[in-house]
Amino acid sequence: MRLPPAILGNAEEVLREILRFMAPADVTLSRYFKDHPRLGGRERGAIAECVYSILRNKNFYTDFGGFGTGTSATMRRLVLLGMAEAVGVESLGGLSEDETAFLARIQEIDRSLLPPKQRANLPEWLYDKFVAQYGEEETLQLAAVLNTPAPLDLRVNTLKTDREKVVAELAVAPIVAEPTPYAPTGLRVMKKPALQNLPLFKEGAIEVQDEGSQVLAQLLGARRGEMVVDFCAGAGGKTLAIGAIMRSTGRLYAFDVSEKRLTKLKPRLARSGLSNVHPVVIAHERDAKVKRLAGKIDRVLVDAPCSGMGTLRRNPDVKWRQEASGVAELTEKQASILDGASRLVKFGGRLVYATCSLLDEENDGIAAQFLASHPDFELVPMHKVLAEQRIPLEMGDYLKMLPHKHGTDGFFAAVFERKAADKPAKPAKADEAAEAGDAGADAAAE
Ligand SMILES: C[S@@+](CC[C@H](N)C(=O)[O-])C[C@H]1O[C@@H](n2cnc3c(N)ncnc32)[C@H](O)[C@@H]1O
Repeated sequence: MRLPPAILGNAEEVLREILRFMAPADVTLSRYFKDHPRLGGRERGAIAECVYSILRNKNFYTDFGGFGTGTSATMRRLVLLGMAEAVGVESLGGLSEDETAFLARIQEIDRSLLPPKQRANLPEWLYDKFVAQYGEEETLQLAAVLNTPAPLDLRVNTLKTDREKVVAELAVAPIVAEPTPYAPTGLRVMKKPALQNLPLFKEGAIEVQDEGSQVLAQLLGARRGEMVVDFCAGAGGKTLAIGAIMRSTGRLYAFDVSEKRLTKLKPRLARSGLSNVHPVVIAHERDAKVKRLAGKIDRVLVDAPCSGMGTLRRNPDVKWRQEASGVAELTEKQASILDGASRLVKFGGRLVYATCSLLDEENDGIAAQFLASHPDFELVPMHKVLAEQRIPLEMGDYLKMLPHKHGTDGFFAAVFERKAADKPAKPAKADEAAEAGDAGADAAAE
């Protein structure tokens, strides 16, 4: 069935706003749909896919669409190209003869014959960084995958159920889900069904989480009864996974500077059935709430704010919103957060530094700098950690999950251990530390 021609106008309207790059594309889209309640589910899906397709292919479309910028004819043509890619030309109604001919002309272009830079559909600064790091051939493989939509990955909450039961229950919906190769409680769904109304989702048996993110949570190796900090918890994707690994025992602090993000964790927490998670808003990485726990924590995860270049399959606008100078600023922040968080780790404890970036300067660079300036920490080679966690991935010193190799978003992780002191500090039991130091932190979280 053809889509109503009017949705091309809707797509133009929202695209105009998104291309100002003042806010994340998904936020602008949600607000637009809220303001236009008459748009049905199919129309919304088509508009969103159209916008994402334009963001993925912007260089190609603007180089070959034969237009300048800013005019309404330009927006119309961009939307035609995006819609044709997203839903197919045959689903579009109300096109003029010229427009149909324009689409046919663009579709005839064999993109594999284009120069590499044009084929990659990346901003020049990012293309150059990728080529310097991965070489041209691998950059093109990486870019091709980054410019396609991601599958939907789920994490099964083992406090409530197991993977086999979820597969069977999803099949009734009917939703086909397959076990992910690396994350032991992950499932991959190739289509994008609405999950929010499924009992499995409402009851907290499943959460949406990329397989790579699930692997990161596992690298922390958290155990029952331990004191653990998720230093940059955000809306708690990894917090929830770590809490389940700890079987809802011990104490798991979810720190973040963003109250708004931590607020989003709360309904997820309620669904999950976890009772060991304590969200705490901190002002910065040297906050007194952090200092009070210095040297008392068994395991600390730093899922640092980063350029997000590993998530371009889901957030294609990020590549146009980020700049090389922004990445340089981020590296300073990353080093400072890692240093602040490292003070929490007790002797013999574990520190994991992670990003969803594909850029060495945010990854290996930060890890090397940390090791050089923190002689009380040593690197635990990633192959050792993966063997310990029984994750069938081959890595060297660091974890580098790559979309074109592993089918996940791009992720990096380095694992450090604080060397044991000659005189180890008295181990802090979860409850003792809670009473002694962090009552204020809990109060701030409420
Ligand atoms: C990559 S996101 C975290 C995603 C989250 N761990 C998850 O799995 O869903 C990085 C987070 O770091 C937070 N952040 C930024 N600066 C921080 C700081 N100085 N201390 C703690 N968190 C910080 C941001 O608010 C953001 O939520």
